[in-house]
Amino acid sequence: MSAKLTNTSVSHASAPGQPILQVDDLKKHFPLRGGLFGGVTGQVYAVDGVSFEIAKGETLSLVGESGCGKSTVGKAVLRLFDITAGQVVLDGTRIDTLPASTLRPMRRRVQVVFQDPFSSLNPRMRVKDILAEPIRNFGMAKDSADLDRRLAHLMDTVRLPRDAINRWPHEFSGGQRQRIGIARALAAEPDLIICDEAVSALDVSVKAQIVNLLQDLQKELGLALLFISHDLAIVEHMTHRVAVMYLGKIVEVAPRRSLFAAPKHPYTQALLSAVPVPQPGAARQRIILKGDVPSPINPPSGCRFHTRCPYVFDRCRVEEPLLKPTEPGHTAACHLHDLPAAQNPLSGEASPLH
Ligand SMILES: Nc1ncnc2c1ncn2[C@@H]1O[C@H](COP(=O)(O)OP(=O)(O)OP(=O)(O)O)[C@@H](O)[C@H]1O
Repeated sequence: MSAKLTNTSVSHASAPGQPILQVDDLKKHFPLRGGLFGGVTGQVYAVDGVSFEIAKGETLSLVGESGCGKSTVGKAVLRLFDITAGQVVLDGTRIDTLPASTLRPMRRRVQVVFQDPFSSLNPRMRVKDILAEPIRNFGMAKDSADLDRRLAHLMDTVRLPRDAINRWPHEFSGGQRQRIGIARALAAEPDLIICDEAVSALDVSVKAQIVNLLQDLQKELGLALLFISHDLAIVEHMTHRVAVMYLGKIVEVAPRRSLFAAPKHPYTQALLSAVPVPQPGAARQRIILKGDVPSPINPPSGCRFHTRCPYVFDRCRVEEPLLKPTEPGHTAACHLHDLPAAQNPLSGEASPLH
């Protein structure tokens, strides 16, 4: 599919290899109701022109502060609501326009792991029934012996003891519950799993175990992951590429190493500046952004980040920057990159580490 030329997507955030998911100029605006008669008084521009691709077997992390639209992108891909504009294409099939009656195969192929394993597992169902539900719903098992074989295999896959399958969710720790959540997602044999803050609620050591499990599963099963997270320290260790969102837009996309070594958007720089550096003695220069994230009901003109950007100049206030390549595979939406290198504070080859 060719990338449409839109104000925010000069090029797609291209994934190497065959894409399993293509999102093209996605918009989701929620009506804002108020007044005496509860009429529509405005719009929440939650996602406002987002384009990206995920290759088969790839992890793309979607990062940004709370409220920037990450979960809304995930929900749009899951078809949990109708989108306002744009396209969502799964393995060559446009899914945002599919009638509800024909959504079933797509629902099997895209699964989700939510943040909170305590509330996302039905406390009144044994693990066995939680895992059997998607297998039955999607008609995956030939007979009851096949169902049992699949259940045992799922427990092995997420490294839980097989005999735990008859237990209830409350009998497990947070990390174990998240393993059950992952097993439930895997039961449908998906091509893509959306992990929406899937490790955010877990303790640090458990986080690392679940991230390692996801990475192992990705290699073993060739899964693609859309990893939604506000935690860049986690993302740094597990992703192939990163897309940074700010106020409903993607402002930068890059391979992991390139993004963490040399971010090309001032917002990404600020986010990274708060991430601890593993090397002893090294530190990133802390950048404290002024003010709060503006409201998505009335986003700033021009570049949405201009009200908080330390490098703002006149053009930023009136003209929206396009997402353009700064080097192979790395794109950023920032007018600074149109300036001569000597005037661009982000052009240096130097790492932000000092
Ligand atoms: N159903 C809804 N109706 C109205 N506004 C909504 C709805 N869902 C989300 N929003 C708004 O859309 C914006 C983006 O929300 P979203 O949950 O996608 O952000 P996020 O980056 O995932 O943040 P968080 O991690 O806090 O969930 C927010 O301003 C949110 O309040």
